[in-house]
Amino acid sequence: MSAPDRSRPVCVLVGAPGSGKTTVGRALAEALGVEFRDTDADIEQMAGKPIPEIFIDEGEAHFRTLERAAVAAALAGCPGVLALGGGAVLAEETRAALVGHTVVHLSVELSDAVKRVGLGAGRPLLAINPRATLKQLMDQRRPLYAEVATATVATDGRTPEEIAAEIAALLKG
Ligand SMILES: Nc1ncnc2c1ncn2[C@@H]1O[C@H](COP(=O)(O)OP(=O)(O)OP(=O)(O)O)[C@@H](O)[C@H]1O
Ligand SMILES: O=C(O)C1=C[C@@H](O)[C@@H](O)[C@H](O)C1
Ligand SMILES: [Mg+2]
Repeated sequence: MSAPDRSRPVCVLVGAPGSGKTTVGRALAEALGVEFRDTDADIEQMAGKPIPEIFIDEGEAHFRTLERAAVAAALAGCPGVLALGGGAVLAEETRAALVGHTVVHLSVELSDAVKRVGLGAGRPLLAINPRATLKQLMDQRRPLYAEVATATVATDGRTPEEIAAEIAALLKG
């Protein structure tokens, strides 16, 4: 059996805000016994402040610049499960960098996504009118998640553990 490649993620998770990338990613990493990394957390560490503060102080464009760099670094240096921010796939550079990786799109319908993000706390783009904004984001991004994904796993009405188990089975082939 060949040794696992320590320089690339075993799985990259993409999907809309509230699809469960962070929650399922943690459960999957634990099930596989590998590290979990989340580019949103990397960006906060890099910037030294929470994401909402980056949006307030420097704006979304600056956040997206930090995000492109965080994704590139994580793709080259995370041997475990990697969760991307919900909007990371907006960058053409990031979509290109994902080619050749195992990328799982966690799909979610609007009704479950709205319930999960609630009033959008900690998610600056959803601070106003979360339901309408989420619908708009999801409509815009659905084709982008599909473009980068090597597999899609539905999350509606399922627990994070069930979803993580399905992904673990997929990864085993
Ligand atoms: N399958 C699920 N069923 C029920 N609740 C879930 C499920 N997955 C995640 N949640 C809950 O939904 C909320 C959002 O989940 P999470 O933060 O993992 O989403 P995300 O995809 O990482 O979002 P973001 O793009 O904003 O980082 C959390 O409160 C989490 O506990
Ligand atoms: O959907 C988005 O554009 C975002 C999702 C979050 O994961 C964070 O990356 C940030 O709040 C932006
Ligand atoms: Mg997350």
